[in-house]
Amino acid sequence: MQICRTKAEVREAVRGYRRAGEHVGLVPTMGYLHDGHMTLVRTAKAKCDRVVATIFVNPTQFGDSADLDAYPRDEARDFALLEAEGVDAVFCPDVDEMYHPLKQTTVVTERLEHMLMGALRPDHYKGVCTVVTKLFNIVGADEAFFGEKDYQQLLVLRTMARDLDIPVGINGVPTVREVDGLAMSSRNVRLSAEDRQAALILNKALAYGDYEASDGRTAADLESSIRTFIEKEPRAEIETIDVRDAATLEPIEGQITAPAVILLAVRFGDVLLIDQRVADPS
Ligand SMILES: Nc1ncnc2c1ncn2[C@@H]1O[C@H](COP(=O)(O)OP(=O)(O)OP(=O)(O)O)[C@@H](O)[C@H]1O
Ligand SMILES: CC(C)(CO)[C@@H](O)C(=O)[O-]
Ligand code: BAL
Repeated sequence: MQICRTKAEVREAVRGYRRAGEHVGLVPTMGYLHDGHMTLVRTAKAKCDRVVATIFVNPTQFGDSADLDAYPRDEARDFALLEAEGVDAVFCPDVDEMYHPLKQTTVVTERLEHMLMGALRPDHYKGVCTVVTKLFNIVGADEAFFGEKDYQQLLVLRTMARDLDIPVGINGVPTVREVDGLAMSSRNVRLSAEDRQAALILNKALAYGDYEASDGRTAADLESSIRTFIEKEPRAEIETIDVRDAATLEPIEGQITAPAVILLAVRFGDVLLIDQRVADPS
């Protein structure tokens, strides 16, 4: 596996793949890899001849510098995992390589940017869109792979690629869970043993919400029953619970009649966990 610290190195590697007529897949990550990331890699390998992974903890998508500083990192372990999975190249620039000191251009999806997680983390999606556009431009992949766990991010990036005619296929990959149902996340290592146990309420609440959605409920009513369900867990500090149109993330008027996504953002101690599930009322 080729380790590329600079844009020039990764561009050169991909140029070689393209000369051989190979189809190139991109898996962007912030590192501290787990089986969710490795599933993105395996999905990319199944669809593409070559896979480029990126590891970059992007400062422009963190409003809270404490969250940025606390973000777990282990580059050597990440490289070993990617190599074992047959990744061809990993792009892992530092912040100075990635961003020009006089940068003044950003990418914004106007409507999706400010709703839901965007309201909770102002400028977060601007940071994500800008860095992912840069990764698309630097690597020039045919396909890119993102997790459905970050559901709004996936929709934001699909919308951005569509609106800006970026020639890359955006592939969503279902959420990978621990055996007890907790969605895998790099942030899980920061949970205390008690909070790790308490966080199991999230997947249970999603299963409950999915079941209840098939009963002719309104979104507001469903949000309120899911809230009551999660409130039974005293360690859970609810940030947001939303039931939205799964295709657009717009609010649902009246009864749920089309696929709806249940989006949870819940704090355990100082760790904000997110999880989601699409409920199909039919
Ligand atoms: N459990 C998972 N299943 C499938 N994909 C995942 C999972 N967790 C993360 N991903 C995807 O991996 C990619 C990189 O995510 P990232 O490096 O931020 O990891 P993360 O575990 O989501 O971190 P955190 O939850 O701390 O933000 C994203 O596309 C994300 O949606
Ligand atoms: C897509 C991404 C790698 C951009 O920094 C990040 O938001 C993530 O890990 O989901
Ligand atoms: N996985 C989403 C990236 C973030 O939380 O900043």
